[in-house]
Amino acid sequence: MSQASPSPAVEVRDLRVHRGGREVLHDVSLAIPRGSITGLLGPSGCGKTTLMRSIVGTQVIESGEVTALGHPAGSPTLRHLIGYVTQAPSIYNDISVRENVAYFAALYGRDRADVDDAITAVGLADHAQQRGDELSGGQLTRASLACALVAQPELLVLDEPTVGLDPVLRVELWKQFHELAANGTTLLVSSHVMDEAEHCDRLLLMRDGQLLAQLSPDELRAQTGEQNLETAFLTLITMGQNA
Ligand SMILES: Nc1ncnc2c1ncn2[C@@H]1O[C@H](COP(=O)(O)OP(=O)(O)OP(=O)(O)O)[C@@H](O)[C@H]1O
Repeated sequence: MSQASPSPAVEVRDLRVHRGGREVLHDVSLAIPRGSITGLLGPSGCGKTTLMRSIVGTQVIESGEVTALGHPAGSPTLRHLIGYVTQAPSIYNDISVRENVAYFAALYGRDRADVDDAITAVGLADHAQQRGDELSGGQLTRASLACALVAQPELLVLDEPTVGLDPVLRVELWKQFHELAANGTTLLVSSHVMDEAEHCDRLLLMRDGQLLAQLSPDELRAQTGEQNLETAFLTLITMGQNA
C-alpha cells in the first residue's frame, strides 16, 4: 500500500504583503518540504525577510494563506515548534553566552547537555563565559543561533545566519544545518550570496517581491544550462524577461 506523502512544513498561497504603503510581496505561493534545507535567495530588498516574517507569524499580511507545520502562521501552537533567528542578533548583553542559552533551554524544557551541545554547535565553547556585550558581531550572531538551536524546533528559520562569519565557521555551520535536517528539522535559510545555494536541497529564488522559481540547485543548472549558480540565477532572470 502506498503511503500518503507528508504535508509540507510550510505552505504559502497567493501571499501579498504591504510595507511602508506599498506592496512588497506579490502573490507568492510556495511549499517547503519537511526535513530539508531550503535556501531563500535574492538581492537585497527583494522581500526575503518579509517572507520569513510571514511564515513565523510576525508580519501583518494583506491577503493569502500561510501554513506552518499544519497550523496557520502565528498560531500559539507554533510558538514552541518554530525557531526564528533575525538578522539583528538578539541576546541579553549583561549575562554570559551560557546563561543566555540556559535561559532559552529552561523555557523549552531542555537540559544542561542540550545547552553544551548548542554552544558547541555554533563554535562558542571557548567563549561561553563571555557576556553579550563582550562578543564580536559574528559571535553575537552565533550566540543567537545557539539560543534557537537549544529549543530543538521542528522548523528553523534563519535570516542570513552566515553573514560576517569566516569561511571555516561557515562550513561548520552548514555541516550543522545538514545534521539537523538529517534528524528531521526543516530549515529555511536566507542569503543574498548565491554560493550558499550549493548547500541547499531546494532553492526559492526571489526578485522584486516575486518568487521566480522553486527548484533544486541541479534543476536550476539544467533549466539554464549554466553550471555556476550565480550565473544560472542571472540567466533565469533574463529568461523571465524575454518570455
Ligand atoms: N519596516 C519597514 N517599513 C517599510 N518598508 C519596509 C520595512 N521593512 C522593509 N521594507 C521594504 O520592504 C521590501 C522588502 O524588504 P525585506 O527586508 O523583506 O528585503 P530582504 O530581501 O530581506 O533584504 P535584505 O537582504 O537587504 O535584508 C524592501 O523594499 C524594503 O524597503
